[in-house]
This record gives sequence, structure tokens and C-alpha cells, in this order.
Amino acid sequence: MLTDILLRLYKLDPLIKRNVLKTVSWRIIGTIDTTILGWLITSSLSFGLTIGGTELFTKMLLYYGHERLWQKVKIGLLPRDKQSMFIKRQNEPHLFKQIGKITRKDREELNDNPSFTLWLTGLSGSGKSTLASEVESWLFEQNRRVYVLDGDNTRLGINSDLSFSDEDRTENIRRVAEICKLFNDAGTIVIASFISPFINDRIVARNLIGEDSFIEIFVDSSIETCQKRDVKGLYKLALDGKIKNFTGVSSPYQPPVNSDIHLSTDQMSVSECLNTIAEYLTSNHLIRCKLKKLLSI
Ligand SMILES: Nc1ncnc2c1ncn2[C@@H]1O[C@H](COP(=O)(O)OS(=O)(=O)O)[C@@H](OP(=O)(O)O)[C@H]1O
Ligand SMILES: Nc1ncnc2c1ncn2[C@@H]1O[C@H](COP(=O)(O)OP(=O)(O)O)[C@@H](O)[C@H]1O
Repeated sequence: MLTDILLRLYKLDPLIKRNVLKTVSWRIIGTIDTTILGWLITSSLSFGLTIGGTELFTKMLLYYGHERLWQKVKIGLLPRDKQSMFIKRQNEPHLFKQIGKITRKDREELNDNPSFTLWLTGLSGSGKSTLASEVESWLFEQNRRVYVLDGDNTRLGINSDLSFSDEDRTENIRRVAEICKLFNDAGTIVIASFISPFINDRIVARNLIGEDSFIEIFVDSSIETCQKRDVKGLYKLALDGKIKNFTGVSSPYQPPVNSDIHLSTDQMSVSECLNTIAEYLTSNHLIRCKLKKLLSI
């Protein structure tokens, strides 16, 4: 009967299949352990086998129930929709990661430079696009393979199905981080220029891209300065209620608490910001070129 129940569960869904397999494998290990301990303590093999044999079934049911119950506990889990997306992928039985002969390291060696992602986060009008373009030009002049990913551009293309709701911003950043990872794997330096207003989404991006390849730059300008600049006229529209969910007006921005580089763009000039980024990259051995040359930007 127990086998019958387990078999039915096994056919239900990949997660249950995993739970069943984990239950059985763990129980076999546990039972061998209990049997040996019972045998050693009582010097009776039959006593050890009796305890081990009995608990094989009781503990298997208890373990399975415990696993299923824990799946209802939300502590430390992603929101349910995201979680099921990840679980489905992790358990996708018909996909196999393909690994080619040429590695990221090979490409980095060919370029004579490591690849990484400079992640610019900040309010609209804080200076992300301006700095992204300046850093890109400077790196290009240093013969580095570099490419800018900008919110406006990706939202006109690959992410054109996404709105500015909190959920869609999260998905926007997840997709963009995946793209950064691909570019970095291809040996290219990426400058990602996205408002990316939520701390959690930036943590997801950092984890996807990799701790060592992700450099968070807080492009920090007060909302008053951004509104005064109003480069695209969007703040006026947002304040007049003509754009919904506008960051800093009707949608939150969570500033980084521990960014790798902090640029106060309402106090620093563009070239001061550029020098700060250049100094960071050279002192962390991410760009190999003479500092003197950098500081003459
Ligand atoms: N509601 C609302 N809120 C914020 N921004 C808006 C909005 N609607 C359009 N735009 C334009 O979209 C650009 C930001 O896109 P991002 O992909 O960087 O946004 S996010 O990271 O998903 O929050 C942003 O570009 P930047 O000004 O360069 O930041 C705007 O041009
Ligand atoms: N230190 C600075 N860094 C970047 N931009 C600056 C700085 N100081 C002033 N600005 C100005 O601020 C504006 C920023 O606009 P933009 O780069 O389009 O911002 P974002 O991409 O964050 O929306 C530009 O007009 C730029 O010239």
C-alpha cells in the first residue's frame, strides 16, 4: 500500500518526485545508522534490525510529511510565482546545460582583460545614461570590448512587454541581469544603466552576474535636482499625474546601503565621476592601463 501511494505521488509532479526520492534515500541511510547503533549498544543484531526495520516506515512517513509541510512555510523563500518559476526550471528534466570548449577565461585572455558589469542605479535624471556613455567611450578608447545596456533601449525591445509596476520592474531587472551575464561570458564589459529601484532586485542581479563581476555604482542625485534637470520632461508629466508609477514621485526608490562606488552627481562634475570610476577599475585590476593616462580624461 505504501509503495502504491509513493508511486502515485511519484507520477504527480517533479517536486513531489524529488521529495519521494529524498525521503527514500534519506530513510535508507537513517535505517542503516539506527540498525548499526542498536546492534552496537545492545550487542544484539536482531534488536538492531527490529528497531531499524520499524522506524524505516514510521520515519519515512514522518519525513515526507515534514518536507511537504515545510513547503508551505514562506520564511526565506521567493514570492510564490517566482518560486514556482525557479523550481520548474531547476527540475526541468529535458534541458541540459551545454558547455563549449571555449570558456569565459579563454575569451578574457584573448581580450587581455577581465569582463565585468558596471551596474548604474539611480533616479531618472540622476546621470546614469550620461556616465554610461562617457565610461563606454573611455573604455573603447582603451581598446576594451564594452557595451551599454540602457533601460529606455531594452524597454523598447526585448522588454517591451513590461510596464513600470513593481512586479514588472523586478522581471525587467532579472532579464537584464541574465543578458549582462551572457555578455560577460562572451568576454564583453557591460555598463548597465537602469533605475533598478529595489534593493532585492539588485541583489538578484548581483547573484546572477556573480559577486566578483558585479560593481554597483550609486548614481546619487537628490530628487529636487533630478526634477530641476527634468531632462526628458517626465517629472512634469508625473507630477501632473500624466505618468503613473513614476520613480521618486509615485513609485519608491530604495537607495543602496553599501554600493561599490558612490557618486554624488549633484555635487560632482561628469569628469570627476569618470575619474572615480577609472580609479576604482585600475586599483581593483579590472583595467590594465596607466593611471596617469586615465587622470588626463
Ligand atoms: N514610470 C516610470 N518610472 C521610471 N522611468 C520611466 C517611467 N516611465 C518611463 N520611464 C523611462 O524609463 C526609463 C527607466 O527604465 P528602467 O528599465 O531603467 O526602469 S526600472 O529599472 O525597471 O525601474 C527612464 O529612463 P532614465 O530617465 O534614463 O532613468 C525613463 O526614461
Ligand atoms: N556628475 C554628473 N554625472 C552625470 N550627469 C550629470 C552630472 N552633473 C550633471 N549632469 C547632467 O544631468 C543630466 C542627467 O541625465 P541622464 O544622464 O539622462 O540621467 P538618467 O540616465 O539617470 O536619467 C544630464 O543633463 C547631465 O549633463
